[in-house]
Amino acid sequence: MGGRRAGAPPAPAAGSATEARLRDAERSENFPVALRVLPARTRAHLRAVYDVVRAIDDIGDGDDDPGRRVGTHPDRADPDRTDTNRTATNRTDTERADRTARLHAFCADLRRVWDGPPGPVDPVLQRLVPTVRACGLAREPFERLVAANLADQHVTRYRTWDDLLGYCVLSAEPIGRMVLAVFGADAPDGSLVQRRSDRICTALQVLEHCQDVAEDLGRGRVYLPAEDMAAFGVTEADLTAPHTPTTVRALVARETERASALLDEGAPLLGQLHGWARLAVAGYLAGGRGAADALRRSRFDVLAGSPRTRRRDVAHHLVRELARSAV
Ligand SMILES: CC(C)=CCC/C(C)=C/CC/C(C)=C/COP(=O)(O)OP(=O)(O)O
Repeated sequence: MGGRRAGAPPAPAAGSATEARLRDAERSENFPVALRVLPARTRAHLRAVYDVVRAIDDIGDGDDDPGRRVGTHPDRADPDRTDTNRTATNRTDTERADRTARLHAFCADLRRVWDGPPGPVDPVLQRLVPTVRACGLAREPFERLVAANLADQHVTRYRTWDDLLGYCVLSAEPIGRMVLAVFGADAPDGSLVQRRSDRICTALQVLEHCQDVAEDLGRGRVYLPAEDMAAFGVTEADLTAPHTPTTVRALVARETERASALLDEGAPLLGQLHGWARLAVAGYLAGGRGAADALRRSRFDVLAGSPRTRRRDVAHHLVRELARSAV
């Protein structure tokens, strides 16, 4: 952990609609900016990174422009829609093409953070510039997130567990790499530090998928691998049931245990980190443990609503993980 974190990014314009939306999203996610105990400068860098990650996700989801969002699952389609299926398909195709074009445009602007001058045009990317300079952030993890969101435009199902892990390489692992860089952790390519971080990030992503089965389905996405669904006798129609069928519970339990095993594999990372980095990563790990607790406590009843992680569970795991890593 060096003193490389000079030059914190300027705070975004307070009170703007974009700022309000970002802070609102921040409260409902597991990205690490909520760690209020961190030094202000570290928090500012994490927030600068988070805002770019969120911007990429929002473009990918069409959430940056609420007027353009559609639910693509036929069982949850807007009942007031009067357009024919054909028109709806065309509209969805148009929106997908639009999101794809905007992701490419954002990626071109993103590259200016490293390649400029001229620097980026988007204010969110302008705020990333000092963080990239101060923390030596690489471009590649951000590009992987863009690639994940580009894939989201045409991939909504995963055949196997390995296919899902492949998606997490693009969508989750980069976040750990960025966080490690913000903390100045020594994490060269292929290192144990990096591999353990990847495991934790993948686990967090899978646990989020488990908690949000119903919500994701409403967005036309199924992250439970098709092969596993077949093995547990689960069909997509089962995922629309008001009460979670036993077969679905068993499948979600299975994926939760897989994710917990990934957390176990990643946990020794704490022993390789120091200071604020160790505390922050213990927090993410504890968040994952708390999410697994929530799923178990609900007896994997994920269709009634997303089982919510309890703060007290996270606090309990935080203390435990820190104590464990100290011995
Ligand atoms: C060093 C280390 C191990 C750091 C951990 C960093 C961290 C919090 C990774 C989370 C990965 C993840 C679940 C991404 C998607 O989250 P999202 O809430 O953006 O998901 P969404 O795209 O579905 O909204």
